[in-house]
Amino acid sequence: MSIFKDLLWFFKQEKRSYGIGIFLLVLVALLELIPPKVIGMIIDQIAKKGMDTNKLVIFVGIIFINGLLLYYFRFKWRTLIFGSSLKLARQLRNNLYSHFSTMSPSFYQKNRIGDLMAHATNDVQSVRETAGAGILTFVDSIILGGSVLVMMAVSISWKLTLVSLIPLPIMAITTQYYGKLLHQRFHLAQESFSELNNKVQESMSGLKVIRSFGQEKEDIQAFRAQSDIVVENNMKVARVDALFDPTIMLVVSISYLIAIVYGSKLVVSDEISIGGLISFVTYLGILIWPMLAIGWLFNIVQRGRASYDRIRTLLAVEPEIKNAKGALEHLEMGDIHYAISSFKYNEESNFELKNINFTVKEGQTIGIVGKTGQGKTTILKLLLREYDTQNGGVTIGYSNIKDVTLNALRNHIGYVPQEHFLFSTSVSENIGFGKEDATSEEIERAAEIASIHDDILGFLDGYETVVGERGVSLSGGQKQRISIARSLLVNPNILILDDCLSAVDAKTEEKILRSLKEDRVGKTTFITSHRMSAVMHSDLIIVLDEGDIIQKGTHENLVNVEGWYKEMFERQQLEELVEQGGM
Ligand SMILES: Nc1ncnc2c1ncn2[C@@H]1O[C@H](COP(=O)(O)OP(=O)(O)OP(=O)(O)O)[C@@H](O)[C@H]1O
Repeated sequence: MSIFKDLLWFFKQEKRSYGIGIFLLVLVALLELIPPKVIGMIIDQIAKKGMDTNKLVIFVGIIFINGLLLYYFRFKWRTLIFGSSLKLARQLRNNLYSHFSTMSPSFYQKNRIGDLMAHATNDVQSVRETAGAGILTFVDSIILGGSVLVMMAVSISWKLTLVSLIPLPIMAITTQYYGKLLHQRFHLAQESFSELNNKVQESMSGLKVIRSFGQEKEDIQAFRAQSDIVVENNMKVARVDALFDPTIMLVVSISYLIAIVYGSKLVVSDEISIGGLISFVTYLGILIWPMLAIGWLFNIVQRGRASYDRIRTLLAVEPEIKNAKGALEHLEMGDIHYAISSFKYNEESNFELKNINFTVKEGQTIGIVGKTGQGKTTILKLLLREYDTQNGGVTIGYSNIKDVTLNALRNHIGYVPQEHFLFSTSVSENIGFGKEDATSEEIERAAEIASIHDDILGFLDGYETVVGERGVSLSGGQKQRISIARSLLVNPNILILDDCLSAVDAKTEEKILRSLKEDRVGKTTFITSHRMSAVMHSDLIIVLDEGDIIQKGTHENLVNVEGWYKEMFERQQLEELVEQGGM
């Protein structure tokens, strides 16, 4: 029951609804005690031949009014308690979502999206049930069950009550055992559901790859296998679930039997009246629900416990990158200075950046080149503070980037990643994403600089064309250019183009770079690329090899010395010539 203690913060927050709701639940429990008593009195009056019309009208009137009150109070507590539990679900979902959005990339390497979605749906649902049906079963099993027992013992016969309830401990022991079993099985069922979610998420996003490799059949089979595991695990839960009610009914039936046999003996020996025995048996009937409620309560609480623990564990994960204490809200732009003696993603990582020292003056363009996997993107991730450096750091103007808030830092940066992402909305909304009040002229201008304006005009609905799964399919190069336009629109002080021109042809690349140069006068730009043509006009070029800067300088410097840059530049020029010659 510790889950109720853990949810106390919520019950306090919703104290009015829960206070009135529980009060009404108690009232309902007490009102439910009246009809059996009245029925017993009617029977006794009939047995004594003392019943007349007046008395009958009064008895029936009491039962009728009681019924109406029960009707209204039951409706009211349901809306109050179940209604509040929906608010808990909303709050947990919102907390999870906000928390997920503050997490660093490493969190998403450890946790899969499907898993996280399962937490935000199934687990939240189980906790909601605890705050709704859990409270109902808790109050009903204690208040209704307790008051029926008191009524049976005090107003009819404590002897008959004690004897009839002999089978109760059997129920307590078995339901507790079932509860434990349920906890384990429920955990497994939730895990397999998470796996299924992961499978769906991965297959849907990798559908093109699956199709191109002709793996649809295998994928469907893998899905079915996982789906079978989910069913199997849920069947195991259902089997334990299904044991609760029959066990309770069996116990109650034995109680009935004892009550009738022993109760008849008490009637014969005149210790209780015949009306008393009938009231007693009716009370036993009412007792079925509180007993079922105890079973349910165990069940709901076990699920709620497991789910709430999982949600809490997730919420307790601290973002690896967060604002330092007293971090400044404002960052003054200036030169960007890298002074990193070493950086590793983690202890196990073989890759290491070493002695990364260079300065980009405000307004300059820097090109970072090198073979694949040499650390180009890593250098950019450190500027964005996706990861923090352990030895050395990056300063902008006079501030170390760790001394300002993440917001203050990232507000200066426009990042076009290698893996571009477009939302399933219109082209214009995709470009305008970072600037709420962007005018259509501004959007079009950004698109022109990114050399995508003409393509967009060729789409069926122009700038209103919906892209993504529900809309038009774009080429890799078009997506890249829309991503570039999105970043250009916010006119950031620092623009990062992370190998994002790889899917456009050399001519378009040249056009984009020329427009960029005009547009970004006085602003800093980072360009990483495999193509020397993308960086040759930069003010500074660095060449990376296995995390080390092996060459540094301008294009003119670098093409005049023997080295990787010169070799690659000449080779790529030759390739271009061959391509043009071949056309
Ligand atoms: N999150 C990460 N955790 C651990 N290692 C990583 C992580 N991201 C990248 N690496 C490793 O760091 C090295 C440098 O990667 P990085 O992406 O910086 O290279 P790159 O030069 O940008 O390559 P490419 O040109 O292919 O984009 C690679 O060996 C890569 O495997």
